[in-house]
Amino acid sequence: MSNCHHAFPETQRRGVYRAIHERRDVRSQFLPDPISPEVLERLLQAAHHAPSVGFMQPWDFIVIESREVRASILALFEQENARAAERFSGERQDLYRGLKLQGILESPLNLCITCDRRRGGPHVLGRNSIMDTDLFSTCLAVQNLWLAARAEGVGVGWVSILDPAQLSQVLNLPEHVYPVAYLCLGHVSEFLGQPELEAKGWRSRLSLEELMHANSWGQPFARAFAQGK
Ligand SMILES: Cc1cc2c(cc1C)N(C[C@H](O)[C@H](O)[C@H](O)COP(=O)(O)O)c1[nH]c(=O)[nH]c(=O)c1N2
Repeated sequence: MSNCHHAFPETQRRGVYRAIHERRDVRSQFLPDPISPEVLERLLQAAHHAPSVGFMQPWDFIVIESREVRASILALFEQENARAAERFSGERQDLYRGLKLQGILESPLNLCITCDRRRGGPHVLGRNSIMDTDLFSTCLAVQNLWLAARAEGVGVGWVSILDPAQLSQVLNLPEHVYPVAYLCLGHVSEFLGQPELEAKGWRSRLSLEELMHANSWGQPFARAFAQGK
């Protein structure tokens, strides 16, 4: 029971944490069933309610259903993925080549969330020192959509093994619009209990304790906390 009267009721709080902990990056479990327009609208509204620097709302949503366009993007992925595999060697390369890293055609819908770097004019409140805050804002829209999708039972997979210039060309993006996230969306046969990369032995979750620092970099938080610093 929370002692803060602004907190959500217990069951709703659990729902928020459940979406966070059970959200997955989906590549292998997509079903072909379409996403209803109502669900898609709710997901896009969730994305559109993300925080943004100076309330810039720099995002646009390109909904891609065309199999032809998706096939073009898959070709871009294949090209980049072959190059990516070359960065690893030996067993690691074999493992990499065995990973499924996109569900572009298996998912019924692809979505590109872009960032219009000119939106709001040349002076956006809060975007004077760190110019990439527009990109950061767009990532938050992605995360909002990803969490809402989990609550709706819809899987999302982020495909970043794409050359942004080539992707922009296929999607006909103007020069000032950057393709932040290329996403695959669809209903799923299951949500895995852990990241697929972890299940396949690529990498495990780090422990939170190792990542917490007290006051400055390198001062382990747990020890400093125990010593009352
Ligand atoms: C910016 C960015 C870019 C990518 C990803 C994520 C993010 C945040 N992820 C998904 C990533 O592998 C996944 O989030 C982690 O492995 C953790 O798994 P869960 O998301 O918790 O299931 C991802 N996955 C994939 O199969 N192909 C890809 O190209 C990418 N690219």
